[in-house]
Amino acid sequence: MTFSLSPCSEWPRIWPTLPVQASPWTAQEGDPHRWDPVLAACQQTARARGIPQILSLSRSFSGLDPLVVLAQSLGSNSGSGLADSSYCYLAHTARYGSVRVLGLGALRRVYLLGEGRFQASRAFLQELQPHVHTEAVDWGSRASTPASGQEQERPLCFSRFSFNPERTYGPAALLVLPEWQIWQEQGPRSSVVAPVSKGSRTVARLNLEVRPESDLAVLGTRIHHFFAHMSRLSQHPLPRWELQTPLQVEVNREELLARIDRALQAIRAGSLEKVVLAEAVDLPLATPPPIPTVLAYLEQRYADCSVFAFAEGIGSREAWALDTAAGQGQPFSSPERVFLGASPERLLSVWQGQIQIDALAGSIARGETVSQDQALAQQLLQSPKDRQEHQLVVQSVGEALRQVGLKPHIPSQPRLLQLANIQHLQTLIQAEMPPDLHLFDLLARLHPTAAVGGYPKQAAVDWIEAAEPFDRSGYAAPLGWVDLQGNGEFVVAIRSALIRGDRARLYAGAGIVVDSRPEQEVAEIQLKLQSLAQALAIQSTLSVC
Ligand SMILES: C=C(O[C@@H]1C=C(C(=O)O)C=C[C@H]1O)C(=O)O
Repeated sequence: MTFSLSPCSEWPRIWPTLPVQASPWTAQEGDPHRWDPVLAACQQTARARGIPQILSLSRSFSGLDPLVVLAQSLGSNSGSGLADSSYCYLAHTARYGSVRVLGLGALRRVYLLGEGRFQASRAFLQELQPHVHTEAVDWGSRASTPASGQEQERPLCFSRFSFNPERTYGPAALLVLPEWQIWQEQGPRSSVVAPVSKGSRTVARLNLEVRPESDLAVLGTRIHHFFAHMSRLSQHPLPRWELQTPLQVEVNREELLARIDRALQAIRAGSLEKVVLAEAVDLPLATPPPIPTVLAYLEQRYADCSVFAFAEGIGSREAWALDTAAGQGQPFSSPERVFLGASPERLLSVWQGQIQIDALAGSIARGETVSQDQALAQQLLQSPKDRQEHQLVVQSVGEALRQVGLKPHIPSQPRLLQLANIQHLQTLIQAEMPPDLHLFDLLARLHPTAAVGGYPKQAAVDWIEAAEPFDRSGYAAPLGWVDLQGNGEFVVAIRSALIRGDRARLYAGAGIVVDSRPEQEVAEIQLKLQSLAQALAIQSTLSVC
């Protein structure tokens, strides 16, 4: 994908580039007793405070790929040492600098219900923070204080929300502090099919609970096994794939057209300016898709999107309780239940006091030839209907930021964002983050933006709730990670699918404004869904187990 009218070099890179500093696995690291002093200190704190502490140890590796770690963990039951099979993955590739993060297992996990979910998420982090102790164990010797500002030194919590806090199956929010965290940062553009380039740096992190009564020898051995395992995996190649012919996705045209018509009536009657309609399609798959390979494919095909996956593992009693309460036959925590996708829309990034938000709306197909593509791009940039649809998103984000006293910088014209299958209008909105505001406070204000809800916000959300014949669940909701200081990255989880074994539910939508043409909106939704179906038809050609 290219920014034909707005080169990506103009985009600010908010993540600092790190030098490659990986060391080989040394004999000294092979000694499990080397962890005794740090474990003992942590246990002393646990005893003094009467509460388990979390020790978070990191080490850098060259050539270690997060998707290799994921593929290996999913493919083997032997000796990963993880207590549960949940995982979270978020990769930004070309557009924001390449950062790919994987969390495996759940050392702490919280499910939240209802309207107060963002505040409760903030409270969860604040409660956790004083009990997490970080140690960088790189370069053969231990550095007891992590260098500040190096993001790989930070343990992250992964989080996903439902679109609607009340009317949803499953939790309104889920936060996970993983047991394992793999952070990889690369130079600007890279192919994830090729082996990880020399310029990449990966930091593997182990989060470990140290209780007043823990057996420190057992914990020392676990640490040793983790880093030795990572060292072995850094030699593995990435999954490769073969494209299979996907099933044809069939939307319920008549129902969708009727819904668009009702939306247009509401807009003409003046109760709404914009509403985003979505469709969910259930698709049987030939085989359960190889998730790490699907993610690798999505990263390559949609290099300017954020590729994500969130899988709730087995073993959570809260999840069971929620399932039972919702009257669902299947456990919510079924290991096959994976929510994944490739979203072009970054909802919120907060890094060292800087806020970045993508306003994205207004779409047109890609052309078959260069000249046709350019003609379509011009048509989109000059389309009053798409400009209005886009402007409402910019306006709603601007209003949300001003409501909390921020002064957003908003460019006067949108740019063109060209993805492999579609092109959009896009505006990057920036602001400074005041110290008393938390990322979750902003998410509460922003979600849902007019890109996935509508305008005015509450009227659109109510209209969707009354009209949409399915639960959006995590579709079009915030998904991302946050560190204990409140820096983080969240995307809007659109163009997504919920997979359970060999069944998938695919979600996509389109914004409706007064000049929308119903047939075109249906075609746009169909195109987005078909692209997802293609990704799920991937077959692995190389096993990494
Ligand atoms: C709602 C979705 O996308 C949104 C709708 C768009 C549009 O209608 O032009 C464009 C980008 C997103 O704001 C989706 O892809 O599911």
